[in-house]
Amino acid sequence: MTAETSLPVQVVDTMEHLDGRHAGYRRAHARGACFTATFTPTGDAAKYTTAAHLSGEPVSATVRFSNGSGNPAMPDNQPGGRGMAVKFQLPDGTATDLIGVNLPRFLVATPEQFLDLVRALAADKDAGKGDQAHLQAFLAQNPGSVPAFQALGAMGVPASFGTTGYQALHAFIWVNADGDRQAVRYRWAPDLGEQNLDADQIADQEEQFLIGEFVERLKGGPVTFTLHVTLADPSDPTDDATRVWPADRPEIVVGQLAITGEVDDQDHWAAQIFDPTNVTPGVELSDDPLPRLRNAAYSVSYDRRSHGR
Ligand code: HEM
Repeated sequence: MTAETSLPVQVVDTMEHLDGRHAGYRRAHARGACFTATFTPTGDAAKYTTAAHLSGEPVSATVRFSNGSGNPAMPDNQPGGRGMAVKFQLPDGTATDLIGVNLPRFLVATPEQFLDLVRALAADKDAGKGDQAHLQAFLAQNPGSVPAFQALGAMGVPASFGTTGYQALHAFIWVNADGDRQAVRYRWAPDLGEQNLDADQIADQEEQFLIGEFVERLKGGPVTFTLHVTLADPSDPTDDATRVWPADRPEIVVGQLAITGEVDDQDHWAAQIFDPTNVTPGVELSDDPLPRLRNAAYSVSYDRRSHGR
């Protein structure tokens, strides 16, 4: 690796080192499936943002549920990251993305910390002793990362992709028709409620069950999620996804997503890119440095997987 190698390339190279290189797959959230959906806004966001999908007529959307690992063989019957990426189709023919995971806060605040973290995880894997000496050293140097690792350690195994909450974690800035700006954070709450499997159910479950379970469940009707948005106080940090905002911040219900069936062409949708920086007028990126790293890293991953690497 040369000194010229950019940070996003170093990040993706290290992710490959950690989870293996699986040709044609995303370097994170490798195994997933896409579904059709309709998002119906409540109208309550209209005074805060001009974004067409958040306050106008219902729009169609495509949802990709995934497992967090870059290894597509990673089992579902173990706790771990689960993702929900939503691409809203806008009335003007463009699209905008909203990407969440089942964590209440992110693991790091900065791109450099993310690289240090994946390097620590890769070094622990290389050491092969089953201990986490490098991760522990990272956490000692980066105490802001400890709460997210505690949340990761407390995770259960979700019964379904439809029984987990997903958070977009970064702050985004909503802009209304008067140009007023409001920092927000998004979360999808499953209308089925949060449900994890108990130990017996986990033991009975196949290694990979989440996609099949969801397809079966849809035969009984749509699976829905409610989109909640927290409105920040001006004193709340917008540049640090490891820090949650105080629990008493106001929340609005922005709308409901009804997931109706599998997309007709999984290969077409698997090849798409869902990108947190793909916002639309009425929504801007905040001063959080991670979405820009993600944009660059997702492009590196996309370039490799779309060339069969
Ligand atoms: C800054 C640190 C991060 C890095 C470097 C990173 C890296 C990646 C990469 C390389 C991919 C594969 C992209 C592709 O090939 O299309 C990916 C996918 C994904 N990431 Fe991240 N990620 C980061 C943070 C996050 C955060 C904070 C979230 C949640 C809010 C998240 C959720 C996801 C999801 C759900 C996918 C799958 C998207 C899809 O289904 O297409 N990531 N990530």
